[in-house]
Amino acid sequence: MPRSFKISVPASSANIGPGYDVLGIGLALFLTLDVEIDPKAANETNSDPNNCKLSYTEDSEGFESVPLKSDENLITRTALYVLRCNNIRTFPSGTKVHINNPIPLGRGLGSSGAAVVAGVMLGNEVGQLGYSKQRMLDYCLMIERHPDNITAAMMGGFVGSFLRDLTPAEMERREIPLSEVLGSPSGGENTGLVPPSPPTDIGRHVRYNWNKDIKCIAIIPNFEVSTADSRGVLPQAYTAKDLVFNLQRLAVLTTALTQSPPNPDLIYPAMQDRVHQPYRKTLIPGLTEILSSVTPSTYPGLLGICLSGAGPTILALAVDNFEDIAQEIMNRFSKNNVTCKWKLLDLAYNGAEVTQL
Ligand SMILES: Nc1ncnc2c1ncn2[C@@H]1O[C@H](COP(=O)(O)OP(=O)(O)O)[C@@H](O)[C@H]1O
Ligand SMILES: N[C@@H](CCOP(=O)(O)O)C(=O)O
Repeated sequence: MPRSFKISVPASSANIGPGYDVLGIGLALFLTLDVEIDPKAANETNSDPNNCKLSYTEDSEGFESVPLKSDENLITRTALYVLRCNNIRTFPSGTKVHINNPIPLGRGLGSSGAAVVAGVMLGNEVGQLGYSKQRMLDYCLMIERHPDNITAAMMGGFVGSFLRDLTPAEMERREIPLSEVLGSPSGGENTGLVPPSPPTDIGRHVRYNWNKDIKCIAIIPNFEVSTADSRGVLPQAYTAKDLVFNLQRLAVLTTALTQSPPNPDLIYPAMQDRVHQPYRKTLIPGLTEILSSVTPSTYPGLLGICLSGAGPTILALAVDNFEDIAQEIMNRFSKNNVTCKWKLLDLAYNGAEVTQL
C-alpha cells in the first residue's frame, strides 16, 4: 500500500540574550518534507543505496548546495541513524522525499536543528517506530548536542532546556560518532553496525508562556557563520561575575516575556549577555554597535535585541515599529558592507508536526 505524509518543523532562535544553550523560541517559518512511499516506484529510487529519492523545491535555501544523496544529506542521514538504531538498514523501497526549506542556512535561525528534528521524525514515521516527541528529542540530541534549538523546533513556543548528567555507560552510547555508524558521508558505504539506542530523557525542558503581542524581527545578513565556528570562538571558562550577570537576567527574562503589557524597561536590560555575544563580535562586523543601535527610547515598541543563535542574524523583540527597527539595524550593517533581508515572524506554538495524507 502506498503511504504519504507531510512533516513540518519550525525555524528557531536560540539563546535570547542571556540564555546561551538554554532558551529557544520556535519561529513560524517552516521546513517541510512531503514524503511518499510507493513500493511500485522502486525503480525510481533504487539508484540511491538507501532507496530514497531526495529533491528540494527550487526556491529552497541551499537549493544549489545541499547534497541529494541520502547518506550525505543531514535530514536523511539523521533518519538513517534512527532506522539503524532500530535494526532497519535502509528506507523502504520507493521512498521519495520532497523538501521545501525557507530557513536560511548558517544564519542562526536553527536550520540544522530543524533538519535534525525533521530527520528524526522521518525515521520514526518511515520505520513506524511510534516514538513520543520526548523520545525523539533523545535521538536529536545525539546529533546536535546543544538542546536549545532542537527543543524549540520539536516542542514549539518559548522553551528552556538542559541536558541531564549521563552515567559513564550512557556516555559511551552517546559518544559513538555518526560517521562510524553511517560510514563516511561521501563514501556511502553501509558499515552494517547497529548503533546503540540513545539514553533516555537526555534533554529536559519546560515551556514558558509568551505574551502573544510580542513579535520577532529577524534581520538576516547575507553571509553565513557556521555554528561550529561560532562556538569555537567562545572561552573555556568564565568569571563568576559574568556568569552571575547572565543568571540574574535569565531568571527575570523568562517571566518578563510572559507579562502583559510587556515592560521594555525590564526586558531590554534582561536581554543583555556576557557569555557569548561579546566573543562572537569577531565573526560579525559591527555586532556590538548594532546591538546598541536601537533602544526602547529611540524606537518605541522595541522590547529587546540580541544575536539569534550563533549569528549572524539579529533578533529584535517588539510590539510595534517593526519596519523602522529593522531598517535601522540594516543601515548599521550596511556601514560594514553587509546587506541584509528581514522577516517579521510569530512564534510557532505547536512545534514539529506530522500530517498523514
Ligand atoms: N534543510 C536542510 N537540508 C540539508 N542540510 C541542511 C538543511 N538545513 C541545514 N542543513 C545543514 O546544516 C548546515 C547549517 O548548520 P549550522 O551551521 O548549525 O547553521 P544554522 O544556524 O542555520 O543551524 C548547512 O550548511 C547544511 O549543511
Ligand atoms: N546555543 C547555540 C545555538 C546555535 O543556534 P544556531 O541557530 O546558530 O544553530 C549557540 O549559540 O551556539
